[in-house]
Amino acid sequence: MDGRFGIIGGSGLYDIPGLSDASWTTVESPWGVPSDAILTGTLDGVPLAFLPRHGRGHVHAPTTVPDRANIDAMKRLGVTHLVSISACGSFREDMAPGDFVVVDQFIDRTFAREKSFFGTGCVAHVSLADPVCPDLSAACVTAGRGAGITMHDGGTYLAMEGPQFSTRAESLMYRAWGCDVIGMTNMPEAKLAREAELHYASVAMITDYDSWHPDHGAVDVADVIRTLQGNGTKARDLVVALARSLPRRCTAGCATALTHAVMTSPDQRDPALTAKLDAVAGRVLIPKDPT
Ligand SMILES: CSC[C@H]1O[C@H](OP(=O)(O)O)[C@H](O)[C@@H]1O
Ligand SMILES: Nc1ncnc2[nH]cnc12
Repeated sequence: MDGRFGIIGGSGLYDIPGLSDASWTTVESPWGVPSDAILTGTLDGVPLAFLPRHGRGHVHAPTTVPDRANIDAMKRLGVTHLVSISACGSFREDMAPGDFVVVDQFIDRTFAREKSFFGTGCVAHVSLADPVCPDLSAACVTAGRGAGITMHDGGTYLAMEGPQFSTRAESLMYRAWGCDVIGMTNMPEAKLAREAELHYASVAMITDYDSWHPDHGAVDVADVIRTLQGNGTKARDLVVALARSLPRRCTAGCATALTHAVMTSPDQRDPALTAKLDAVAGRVLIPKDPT
């Protein structure tokens, strides 16, 4: 492939064993310190970068995951295709613990996080109508099915602030809204990946029925961890299959999301913010040398 395959691994996924030339690399970012060092190497000849979202040993809570630093660091390592792997609860009887959902929509109910690389001095608005890369998502579905995993093609992910799980009333409300799964981390990650012009897909591994289900009581971490232990092996199988079948640059325009997004005129841009945006938005902000 051209570019590099990136993975952000969620709860229960802190390493990718079996990479060739594997090493943990510390990446500096002007957006802060990423969740951890990034594991780089190759898988079947495909260059890969893996970042544990909560850090090895699960240090970061959902609210304190440094999403901007994480996305910026992946981009600095040359990542073009980023797959997010997360644990989630299910709002649907037919999406059962152990199944995976390749998410295609989000409802963002988080409220205590930095959600954009842009702001005063360099304002930009990207489209999020279709928040994931269709080609990379399709490849995730195919790879997962090839690895024998029950894959659901599409679903709406409710991103909540946490760290507590939902009340029963919230759970019933999200279900009535038509949400399919719930987690605490895919927002603002997906928004930032779009701003960084990455092909982004989200694979959500179902660990529980949240708290709406009359036969399943309330979610608790012991249940989640039990299901995650099975999911970890499946997630690695999916990654191996996916590395062999990564799509090229998609036709949906993920890699050119910023082309018409920046509003601030060049003479009004804040030089300090523009400098911080070098990796994320250098393609549109840094004039090309004509020579
Ligand atoms: C361990 S249950 C709650 C925790 O798990 C999920 O994390 P991630 O999305 O990184 O897999 C969920 O969003 C919560 O952060
Ligand atoms: N029910 C749930 N709610 C929020 N995040 C989760 N992660 C795993 N299960 C979850």
